[in-house]
Amino acid sequence: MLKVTVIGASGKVGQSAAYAISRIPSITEIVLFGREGNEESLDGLKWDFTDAFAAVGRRIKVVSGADPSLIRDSDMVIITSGAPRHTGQDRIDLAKGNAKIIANYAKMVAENAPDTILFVVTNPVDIMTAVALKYSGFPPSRVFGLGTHLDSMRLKSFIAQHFKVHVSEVHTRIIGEHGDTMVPLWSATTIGGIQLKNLPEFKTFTGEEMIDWVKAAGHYIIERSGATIYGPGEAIATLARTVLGNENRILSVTAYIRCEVHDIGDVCIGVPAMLNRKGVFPIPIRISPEEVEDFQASVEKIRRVTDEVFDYLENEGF
Ligand SMILES: NC(=O)c1ccc[n+]([C@@H]2O[C@H](COP(=O)([O-])OP(=O)(O)OC[C@H]3O[C@@H](n4cnc5c(N)ncnc54)[C@H](O)[C@@H]3O)[C@@H](O)[C@H]2O)c1
Ligand SMILES: O=C(O)C[C@H](O)C(=O)O
Repeated sequence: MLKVTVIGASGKVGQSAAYAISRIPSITEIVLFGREGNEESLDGLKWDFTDAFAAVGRRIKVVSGADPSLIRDSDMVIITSGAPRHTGQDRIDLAKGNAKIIANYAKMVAENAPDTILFVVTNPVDIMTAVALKYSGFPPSRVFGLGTHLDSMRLKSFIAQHFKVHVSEVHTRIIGEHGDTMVPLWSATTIGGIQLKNLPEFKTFTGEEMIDWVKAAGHYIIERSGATIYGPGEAIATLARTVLGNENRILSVTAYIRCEVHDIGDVCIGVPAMLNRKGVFPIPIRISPEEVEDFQASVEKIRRVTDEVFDYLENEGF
């Protein structure tokens, strides 16, 4: 008996996430939430979902609207509201504009669903997670972002293709910014438990090229089809299922770290974290010296922009 609210459900990612989440068996109620003025389109979406659930024989309550009381008692609130980037833009370019939206929604969530787990998708996701953490006043374990989970899945898929194995055999992760300074953890990458360098296909493996592809993936898709929709939707549903299903899996999400990665901390950024019904808990890791150096650079970039955004919000009266 679980209730999940998607804020920004009239948007492309909000819609696909809400639909992907509806396949989690324990979810019994979904709230399609949006800003005032969007009630009609959210109502249309509600009835479309209702038809879909009837077609697959699924009993699930769908509610829609813009009234904050709708989100009460949500077990999880997912925020996807905000501007997406367009061709030629960096995710960071969205920071100040989207920060206002996230700060307002974080306060609204804290007032109406004080015990919920808050899951941020809006870009730039690492900075928006920091904004949500600050303005909700929630403990760090109950605020997290999609982070480098989608990037890690993109890398996993490229590695699986190169080594000609099922994607589930590949264990890899990317940490750091969901953006240009992301850091692949080759030291933690294996196929079926075997280090890549011990496999014959390693001779023709070009890790750096793959990472360039992962970094460019969002931009590539946006340029061609307008938006990334189904990749994020499924990635969001996986994280929601992992948390709400108390699965204790270790996935790469944006979380507030204190000192878990070689004593680097006090920032919201992509790191491996344990996900369960209580929320998100970064796990202490040791990585190679080169990876530490790259992670430190990523942290410095995210810290700098986060500080700029916090100053901006304060000047704007938040
Ligand atoms: N973290 C990730 O991996 C990831 C993946 C995909 C998309 N995103 C981000 O998710 C966000 C949404 O993307 P999309 O493709 O669904 O965009 P979209 O334009 O289709 O939808 C935007 C949604 O935000 C709402 N919105 C816009 N301005 C608002 C405001 N001022 N106040 C309240 N609501 C407002 C709209 O009503 C709509 O529901 C973007 O920031 C995008 O970059 C993140
Ligand atoms: O690239 C984007 O702007 C959307 C999202 O962050 C993605 O990686 O798909």
